[in-house]
Amino acid sequence: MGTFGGQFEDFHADDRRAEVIDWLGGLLPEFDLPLDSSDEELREYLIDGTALCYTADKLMPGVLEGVWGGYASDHRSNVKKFLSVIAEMGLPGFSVKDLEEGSMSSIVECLLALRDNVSAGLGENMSNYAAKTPSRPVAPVSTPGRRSPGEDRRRGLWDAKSPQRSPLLSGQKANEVFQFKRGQYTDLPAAKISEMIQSNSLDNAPTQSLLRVVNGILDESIERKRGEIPHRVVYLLRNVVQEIEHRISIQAEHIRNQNSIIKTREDKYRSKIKALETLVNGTNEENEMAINRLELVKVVEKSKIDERRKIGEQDMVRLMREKENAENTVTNLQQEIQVMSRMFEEYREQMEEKTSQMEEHLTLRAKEAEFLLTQSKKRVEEVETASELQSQLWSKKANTFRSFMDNQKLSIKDIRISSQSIKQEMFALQMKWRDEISNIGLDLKGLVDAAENYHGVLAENQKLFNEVQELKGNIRVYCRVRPFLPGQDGKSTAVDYIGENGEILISNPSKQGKDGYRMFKFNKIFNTHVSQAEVFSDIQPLIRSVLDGFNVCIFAYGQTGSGKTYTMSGPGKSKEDWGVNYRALNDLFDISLKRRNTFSYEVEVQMVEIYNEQVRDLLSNDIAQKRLGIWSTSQPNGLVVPDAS
Ligand SMILES: Nc1ncnc2c1ncn2[C@@H]1O[C@H](COP(=O)(O)OP(=O)(O)OP(=O)(O)O)[C@@H](O)[C@H]1O
Repeated sequence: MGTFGGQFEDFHADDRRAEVIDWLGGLLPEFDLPLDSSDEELREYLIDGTALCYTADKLMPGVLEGVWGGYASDHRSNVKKFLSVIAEMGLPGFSVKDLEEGSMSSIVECLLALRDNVSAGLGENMSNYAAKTPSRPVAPVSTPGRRSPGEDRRRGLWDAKSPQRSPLLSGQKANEVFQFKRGQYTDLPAAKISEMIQSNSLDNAPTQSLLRVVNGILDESIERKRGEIPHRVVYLLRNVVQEIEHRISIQAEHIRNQNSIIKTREDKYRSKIKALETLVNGTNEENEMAINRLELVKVVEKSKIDERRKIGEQDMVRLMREKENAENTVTNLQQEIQVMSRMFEEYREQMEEKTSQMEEHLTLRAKEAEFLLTQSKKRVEEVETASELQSQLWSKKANTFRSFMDNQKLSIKDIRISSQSIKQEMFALQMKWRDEISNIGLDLKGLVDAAENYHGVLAENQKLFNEVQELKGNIRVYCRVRPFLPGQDGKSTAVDYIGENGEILISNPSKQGKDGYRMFKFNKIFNTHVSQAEVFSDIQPLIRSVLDGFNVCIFAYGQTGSGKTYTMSGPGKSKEDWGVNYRALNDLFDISLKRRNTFSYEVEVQMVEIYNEQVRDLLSNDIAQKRLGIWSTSQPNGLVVPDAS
């Protein structure tokens, strides 16, 4: 399938060929090739060179004069003659070989260049060429007078065979006729003018020359002002003008023909362009699809190739590694083999050495064994002798043992009898123990009964205990005397005497006589040396009565620094320093722990301070605590601080 450019070139070549065929058809009567003839058909027509020579001769009569004495039978020499004319005109030629078997485009272009050259010059060049070559006698034609433009076209631009053209005035002479200077036309003799008119010099003259003639005659007539032009000059003028008109009409006809050809070609081109556009559109779509498919295939193939390449590379790397490993393994194995063989050699040598040593050793051992064998034989003999003696000894011993056994059997009999008596004794003991155990059971039962009555007894005890407390007094007042603090003068004590039954005599140095002493009586006086534990031991029974449902209140009273905090809380955290509060709680927890199988107690503690008639919660972390109130309840002795922690 050719390209668009190739197709266009083909169309162009066809058109150019058709142009040549059309032109030759108009120029040569025997040329009857159809316009759509092929290169080969045109080649066949032109190959003998005669058509080419006829064309040149028709366009430029006499141009082949001198070099062309008639159409040669040798086609190559005809073609060469034509080519020599073309070369002389300076037009592009062609090679004979091209005409014989090569491309026809150079021949077509040569002929079209000849046509264009001739049309542009309207015969000027041709006349020049014709003038350079001697005129050739031509055969007369049957049709005399002026030709019609159509006839001219069919017969060629210039009919060299016209009877009116004198061969005498052709060429150099005709040229001379149109080279007069100004003022010469009116003075031309009549004979000269008629010779000019009758000859073919008008036909052969270039159009420029003809126009110069007309202008010259008109200028001369204007210069003379009389307007009188000789009749013969007028005749010449009319002929010249006729010739010019004739040429113009030929040109017009030629242009019309060219136009119609161009229009036909244009239509043809348009249809061809449409066909090509359709073809191109179809091709474009197909091309697009094909390109897309190709791209897809390219991508897939590329990815496959990449994948295969990658796998190949990985295989290569793996194989290289395996190869390296294998080589390493082989090297290792070779080294191991070498080491092993070395070791084996050493081992073999050692073994050989050991074998020889062993052989020696075995020889020695064999000798020793032989020696020992003889020795042992001797020993066996000795042992046999000794064993005989031993067996005799054993038989003696066996007899002794038998007698011993008999004695033993007798003893066992005695033991059996004594064990019988022991058994009887054991039985009697068992009976005795059984009685005792049953007695213990009875005792235990009594104990269980006593335990069952324990709570009752306990309650009775408590009742009695509380009664004792009550007898001691529901309100008891103790006095504790604080020792002097470091730095205080111990001699200035006011305590004069402390009695056994709670009496204390206080002296007042500011008063004299009887008023200087005062006796106070308490339930008990604790002197300065009395410990915290001793103070608590007197309070403890009161606290325990709480567990039996009694309300107890213990408080310390005294002036500042007299030892209230010391007595109630204690000076430190050690157990000895504990005051009444700690000891009371500790005692309550101890008792509740001991009685946990019997009773369950709940202990709650509140700690408040009453200072300046304000109650403060000592267990609260809240600094800005609200004011606490002391409330009396309906319960006996009930005073509570409900908002305290
Ligand atoms: N029995 C005692 N033995 C030794 N030192 C004591 C004794 N009683 C009190 N003190 C000491 O006396 C000082 C005053 O005691 P404490 O602070 O208990 O007095 P207070 O009555 O609570 O005073 P306040 O009313 O100002 O709080 C403390 O240094 C304390 O250690």
